Amino acid sequence: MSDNSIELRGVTKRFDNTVAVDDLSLTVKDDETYGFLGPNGAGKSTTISMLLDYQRPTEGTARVLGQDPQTDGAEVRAKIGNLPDQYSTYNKLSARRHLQFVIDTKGVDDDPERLLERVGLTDVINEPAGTFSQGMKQRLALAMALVGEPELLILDEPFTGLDPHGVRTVRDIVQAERERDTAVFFSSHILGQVELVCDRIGILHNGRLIAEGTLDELRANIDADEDASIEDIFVAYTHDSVRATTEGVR
Ligand SMILES: Nc1ncnc2c1ncn2[C@@H]1O[C@H](COP(=O)(O)OP(=O)(O)OP(=O)(O)O)[C@@H](O)[C@H]1O
Repeated sequence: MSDNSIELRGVTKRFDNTVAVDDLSLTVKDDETYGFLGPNGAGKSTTISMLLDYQRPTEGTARVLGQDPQTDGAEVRAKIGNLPDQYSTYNKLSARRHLQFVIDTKGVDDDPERLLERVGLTDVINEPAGTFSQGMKQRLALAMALVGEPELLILDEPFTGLDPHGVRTVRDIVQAERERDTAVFFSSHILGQVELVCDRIGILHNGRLIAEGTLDELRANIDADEDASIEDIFVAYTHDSVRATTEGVR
């Protein structure tokens, strides 16, 4: 059994003339919370879609929970909780029915009410999702990701669209999952939250991993002040990726 939840080796993904992900190698340990950052268009969602075998690498290999998503995709996805970027709900179906669908698909016996309680949606358990606000849909999608006590949570922009209560709820859930030794891999532009929950951070820019480490390591690599914020660090790395790459700041 591998000690790593995610192992990417030399992964490249091309779309016609666009190199969305460029020779990406990255490891996430099985008890680690890893923040995957990068400017718009950096390649984060494309990377996540390859972990789930929704898209396939042009080159390189991915292993997730010790398995190859290309050959064992269904098995791998059954062990993962995934919050996709911009989840679309089925407008006529209730929150309960959404959860029951995932519970049945995964073949587990979780209680929908308990899951909705975790994301603060028990009051609307029988309401159709079409009546939900964007933030409520996001909470529902997160509850769906938690079905079956996944070994790995992959969250694409989990904080987006949430009010401060929702942001805190997501953060509490990430922390609770971490205490359960679940690996968490998430992308986010909400850097303050990343700083609060992540063990390590990777910064992707133009498809390349230009920096990786703890926040202190990222600060040290660019000789940033001790009190430099995560936003300062992110901007310093990504405003000029060529410099960061050639100076070997990883
Ligand atoms: N299906 C596709 N066909 C062509 N190009 C694509 C496709 N999917 C993504 N791309 C391109 O790949 C690059 C990476 O996109 P991706 O969505 O992975 O970035 P991202 O880091 O998730 O961005 P954001 O933070 O804006 O969500 C972009 O240049 C995008 O236009």
